[in-house]
Amino acid sequence: MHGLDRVLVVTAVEAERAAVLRGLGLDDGVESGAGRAAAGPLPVTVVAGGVGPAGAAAATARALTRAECAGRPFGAVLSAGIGGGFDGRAGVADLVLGDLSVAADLGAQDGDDFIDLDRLGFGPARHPADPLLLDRLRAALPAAVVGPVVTVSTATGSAARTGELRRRVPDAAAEGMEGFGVAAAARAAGMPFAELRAISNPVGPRDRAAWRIPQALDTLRAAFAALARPAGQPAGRAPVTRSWPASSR
Ligand SMILES: O=C(O)c1cccc(C(=O)CC[C@H]2O[C@@H](n3cnc4c(=O)[nH]cnc43)[C@H](O)[C@@H]2O)c1
Repeated sequence: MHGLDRVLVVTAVEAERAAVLRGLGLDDGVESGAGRAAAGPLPVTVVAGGVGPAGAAAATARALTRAECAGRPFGAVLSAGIGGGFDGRAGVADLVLGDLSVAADLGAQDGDDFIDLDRLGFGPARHPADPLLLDRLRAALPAAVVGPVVTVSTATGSAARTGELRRRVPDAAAEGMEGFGVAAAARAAGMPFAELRAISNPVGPRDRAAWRIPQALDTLRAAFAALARPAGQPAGRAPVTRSWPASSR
């Protein structure tokens, strides 16, 4: 069925990439030149493209183009990593499945008013997740919080900024720095896209001591383990080795 024969997963950093690979039960892979890529028994490639939307978009576009030139195009793209959670929507170690990836600080400031790409006429500022891909991810990850994920170039570190983002995207569940970039590259290539964020910290005043990166990485690992498991199979059994997400077949 459309989109899920070969999946490109784009993380920001190596620790996230390693967590995804652990979840999928894949061995570490080979140098790809655009971050490190892994291809194993599952039709999945995992690339660490760097922090921020520009690096993420560049790494995604490169991986998609290389695959297309090799005659093995991807069928779907996932942006995956740790992220901040908005109070009341997602807490530390929760998993957020983005139904919308929003460029929340890309635009123009006019006094107190933020004008996003859509209002400037340079849109889109929001990339919705592919509905079929989202359905499959929801089915495999029933505990995930589903909602918009905002992409920012500067991680939020104050109550005032948190309030601004809430006004821009009232139902935002999570904040990250790559999703919109990955989404833009996927959309340019006509690929189904979705975003997953494992929550490492609350969005709010900067409190580095409150970040729980190991827990978030374990949430990320568990999410990809669930995606690799056939529908109905409980955790703890051997991962499937033929298709991914397993629930799609
Ligand atoms: O503030 C620091 O000292 C600091 C140290 C290490 C890393 C950071 C980051 O901002 C990591 C950004 C990285 O992680 C994702 N992420 C995680 N939490 C958030 C967040 O609350 N807001 C935005 N991005 C977040 C992000 O996608 C990057 O890949 C800071």
